[in-house]
Amino acid sequence: MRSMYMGVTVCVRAQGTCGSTNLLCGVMLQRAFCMTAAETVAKSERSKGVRKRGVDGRVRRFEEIPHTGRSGWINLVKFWREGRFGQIHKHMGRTFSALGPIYREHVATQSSVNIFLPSDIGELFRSEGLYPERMTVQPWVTHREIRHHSKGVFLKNGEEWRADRLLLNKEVMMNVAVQRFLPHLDEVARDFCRMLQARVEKEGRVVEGKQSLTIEPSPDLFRFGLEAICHVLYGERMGLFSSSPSMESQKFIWALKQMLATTNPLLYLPHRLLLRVGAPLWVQHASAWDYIFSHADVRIQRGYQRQSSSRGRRSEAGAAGDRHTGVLGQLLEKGQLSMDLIKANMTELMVGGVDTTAVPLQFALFELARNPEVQEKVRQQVIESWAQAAGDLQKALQGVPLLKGTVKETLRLYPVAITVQRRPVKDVVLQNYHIPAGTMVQVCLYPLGRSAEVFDNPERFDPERWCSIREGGQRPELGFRFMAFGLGARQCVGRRIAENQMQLLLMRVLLSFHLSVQSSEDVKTTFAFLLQPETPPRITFSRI
Ligand code: HEM
Repeated sequence: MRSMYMGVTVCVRAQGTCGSTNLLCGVMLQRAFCMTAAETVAKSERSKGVRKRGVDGRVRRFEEIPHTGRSGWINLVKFWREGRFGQIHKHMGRTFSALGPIYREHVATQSSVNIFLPSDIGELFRSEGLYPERMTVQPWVTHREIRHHSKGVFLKNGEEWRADRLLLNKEVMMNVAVQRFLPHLDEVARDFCRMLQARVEKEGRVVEGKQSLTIEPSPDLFRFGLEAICHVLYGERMGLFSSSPSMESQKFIWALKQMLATTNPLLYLPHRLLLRVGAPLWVQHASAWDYIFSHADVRIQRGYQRQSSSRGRRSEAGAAGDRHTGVLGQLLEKGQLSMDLIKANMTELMVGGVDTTAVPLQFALFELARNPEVQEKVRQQVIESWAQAAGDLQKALQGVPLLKGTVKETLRLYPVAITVQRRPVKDVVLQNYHIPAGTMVQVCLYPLGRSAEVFDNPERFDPERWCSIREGGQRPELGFRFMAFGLGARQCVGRRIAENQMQLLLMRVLLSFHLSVQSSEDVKTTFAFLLQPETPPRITFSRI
């Protein structure tokens, strides 16, 4: 069932091309300027996707934007009672269906204007200014303050942010950096596949003539994420694919999960008060961060010592050392960031670099598994490109637009960060409402990715939609449709690492295994600071 309301069609469930049609969409609702909850809308104004000017042709006032209830605290109680925090991505979809393509929401102390249409996204990003500003994750800032740690690019703003960011871009975003880390990512992807092959051989059984194993790949993918990011950032292998991975790494993965899970409630609660009274929620959050920082500290100290000793050797021998020292080595070598700032930024890169790739990889494997025709098409392209590239990784990746489309399609349906936020630096008009400079505006990625106004057959997992090879199927005039990494100067600084890491892993997996699932039912999703499966999907890996 798909709900059409006011020209806004937002499907809040996806299905594969072979799955049953259980699309759950928003509710048909009536006119309303104000509502107390998305599901209980009384009235709303009928309009098309783009709101028309008011009757007198004027731009409407900010206060006239439909909203979900004036009291932030009443809304907080409702969110809590109805378990909406874990389903906030779907709540957004339902609210757009109910109120139209723009609404205001006030929960506890957080207020935002929410949008999802590409035309509005374009308008917003044209007003982000030289120092784009996101919503601040206040509990993280408080942790830095009480422990006297510096902030990295994720938490900084203004000129300070830009200075760090330009230096980091050189090490992780630019082409020369990509060329540097690509072989290291591939080495980890190859080892992951070898580990999986060995497991399939040992624990699997023959099904339809192929050695097969059905597993939940989630824990292995988290290990892959950590192994890959450590190799890129620190030039260190962690040995996570061995039969006895270190406790330290397992604990790091656990600390990341704990930190992310406790962030969500702390965003809405008075966390400074919780800190003062030593509430368990705050204690868990802070101790998870402490572990994450100490993990980074050990690696940075080691990297620093390695760098110093190799500098000594180099000056003795007069030769350049060619050992891979990772992003850390590059930053230390250049010496443009202080040790404190290196530590802050390396820690943030580590935090940004594990779950964000491990989770979409689960979804990507699941979607490929439940869409066998898509899987086969992507595999054929991978086989051809791999053969032609003759070991040149960059060439191999350039020849697989369908694989790139697979990653984009996965992030369209399962955007790991469900919103991108900006405070415009000048007044803007969105949907004919006046938005004053400095207002927090959120682009809601889950409703965007599942909107029939923006994507043809949004429920279909269709990597080809992103490829120029199939012309006419999409509407090229619509920019601002792929927003999973944000946009502009402040977009995800780990984007190149993440894209290449995911593409290389999928490439290696498709070359070695057929993927299948027993049930093509949708995977239920939950939001705990990142969008993730409620229960990690089980996938059958069959040797090719
Ligand atoms: C599929 C994987 C990933 C997704 C979908 C993702 C998504 C995002 C998004 C939406 C933002 C906010 C961008 C904006 O405001 O415009 C962001 C920022 C950031 N991401 Fe990622 N990310 C991913 C992987 C990574 C990785 C692998 C790293 C580290 C290596 C990383 C580190 C960061 C950092 C440090 C920022 C803050 C950048 C700044 O404010 O300048 N992310 N990411």
